[in-house]
Amino acid sequence: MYTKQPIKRREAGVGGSELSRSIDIPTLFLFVMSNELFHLTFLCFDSGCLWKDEMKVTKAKRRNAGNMFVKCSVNTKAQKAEKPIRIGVLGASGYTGSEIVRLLVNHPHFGISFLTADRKAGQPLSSVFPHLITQGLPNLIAVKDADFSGVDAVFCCLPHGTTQDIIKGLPKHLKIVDLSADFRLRDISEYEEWYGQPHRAPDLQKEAVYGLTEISREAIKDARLVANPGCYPTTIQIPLFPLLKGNLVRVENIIIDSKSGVTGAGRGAKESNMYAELAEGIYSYGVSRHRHVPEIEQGLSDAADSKITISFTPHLMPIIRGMQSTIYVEMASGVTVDDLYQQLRTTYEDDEFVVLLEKGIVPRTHDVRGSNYCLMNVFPDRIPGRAIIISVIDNLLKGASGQAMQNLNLMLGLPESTGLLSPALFP
Ligand SMILES: NC(=O)C1=CN([C@@H]2O[C@H](COP(=O)(O)OP(=O)(O)OC[C@H]3O[C@@H](n4cnc5c(N)ncnc54)[C@H](OP(=O)(O)O)[C@@H]3O)[C@@H](O)[C@H]2O)C=CC1
Ligand SMILES: CC(=O)N[C@@H](CCC(=O)OP(=O)(O)O)C(=O)O
Repeated sequence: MYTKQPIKRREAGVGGSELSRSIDIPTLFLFVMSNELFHLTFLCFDSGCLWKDEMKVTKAKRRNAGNMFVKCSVNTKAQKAEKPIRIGVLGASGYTGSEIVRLLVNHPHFGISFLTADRKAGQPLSSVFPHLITQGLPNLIAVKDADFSGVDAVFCCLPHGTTQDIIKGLPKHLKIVDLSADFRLRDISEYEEWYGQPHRAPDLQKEAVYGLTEISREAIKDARLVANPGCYPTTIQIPLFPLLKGNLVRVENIIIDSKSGVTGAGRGAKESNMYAELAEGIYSYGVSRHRHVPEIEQGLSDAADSKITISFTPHLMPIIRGMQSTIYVEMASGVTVDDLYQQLRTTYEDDEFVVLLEKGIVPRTHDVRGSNYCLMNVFPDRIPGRAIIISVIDNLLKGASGQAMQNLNLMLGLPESTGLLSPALFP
C-alpha cells in the first residue's frame, strides 16, 4: 500500500534513485547489485503499477536510467490511450510551455495537437529545445495558424496581457488552463493597478476559477477556464490558507521572504538574468511592491474572511529552478506550533503533492527539483508566540506547469496526479 512518506534517499544508490524517479511511484521496489553485472530485482507491491505489463528493454530508457543499467531496463513511458484527448500548447517555446510538453509526452490520456510560438514560429521544437529531440513532436507554429477546432483543451503559457487577447478569441468548447496572471485577480481594478493596463476581458475574468488545486479542487473540476496561480503565491498560500482558515495565526504582521530560481523570469533575454549578473550573488527585487502581492492577499483574505496585508520580499537566486518561501507568523492566543503542525497534517494528509515533513526536518529545493511536490514544515521561533513556516516547490512544476497539468486532469475527469508522480531529480 502506497503511503505519502517521502522515499528515503539512503535506501537507494545514485543509480537506484534515478531509476526510481523514472517510474511512476506508487510502486515500491528493491534492486540488488552483484559483482560487475547489475542484476535488478523488482518487487512490485502495487497492483495498479504501470510497468507490470510494460517490462520492455528499450534504448531510450537505458539512456534515461543511465548506461550502468545494461542488463535490464523498464519502459515507463505511459501507454497512450487509443483516442487521446487532444491538447494544444500556446507558448511552447518558453520555459513553462516546454515543461508542459515534457509532461504531455508521458501522459497516458493526453496527446499533443499543436505547439505555438511567436518569434520562434516555423522552427522545429527540437531546435528550440534540443532536450525534446527524441519525442517526434510537431514544429512550432504561430497562434494564428493553430486549428482550435481539432483540440479539446489548451495550456496557455503566454505573457500576461497577450494572454487575455488570445483567450478572448478562442472557441468556447475548449478547456483552458492559463498560466499567466491575467485571470487571477477577481477585482479588475486591482489588475489595472498592479499590471499597468486595463483588463480587456472582464467577462472571462468572472468565469475563471483560481486554480490552487488543493484549495479549490471542486470548483476546478467544473471549470472551463482556470487561472493557474503564480509560483510565489503557490508556496505561500498552501501552508497559510489552512492556518488562517482555522484562526490559528493572527492576520497582522505576516512577513514573507521568498527566493526564486532564475527560470521564474522566463526564457526571454534580460540583462539582469545574464550569468555574470546572477552567479555568486542574490538580490531582492519588487521590494514592497511585487505584482504577486494582490494575488497572495486575495487568497489569504478569503481564508481568514478578513482583509490581510502582508509584508513580502522576493529574491532572485543563482539556481536554475526552485523556490522557497520562509513565512514568519504570530500565533493566535493559546495556539502552539504543535497546533499549526496538526492543522497542516490533517488538511493535507490525503493530498499527493503537499507533503508536511517530519517535525524538525528542513525542506530543501533540492528535494522537489523536477517534481510537482510542495514540501513544507513549521518551526517554533525564538520569540515566544511566533512560528516560522518553510515551503519549497519547483517553480516550473508545482509553481506553474505541474499544477496546470493537475488542474487539467481534474477538469477532464482524470485523477489529478495522472502523469505527475515523478519524484524529484536528485542530485
Ligand atoms: N517561469 C515561471 O516559473 C512561471 C511563469 N508563469 C507565467 O507563465 C507564462 C509563461 O511564462 P514562461 O514560460 O516563463 O515565459 P517565456 O518567456 O519563457 O515564454 C513565453 C512564450 O510566449 C510566447 N509569446 C511571447 N509573446 C507572444 C505573443 N505576442 N504572441 C504569441 N506568443 C507569444 C513566446 O514565444 P517566442 O519564444 O517564440 O517568442 C514563448 O513561447 C507567463 O505569463 C508567466 O508569467 C507562471 C508561473 C511560473
Ligand atoms: C524570478 C522572477 O522573475 N519571477 C517572476 C514570477 C514568475 C511567476 O510565477 O509569476 P507569474 O506567473 O505571475 O508571471 C517575477 O517575479 O515576476
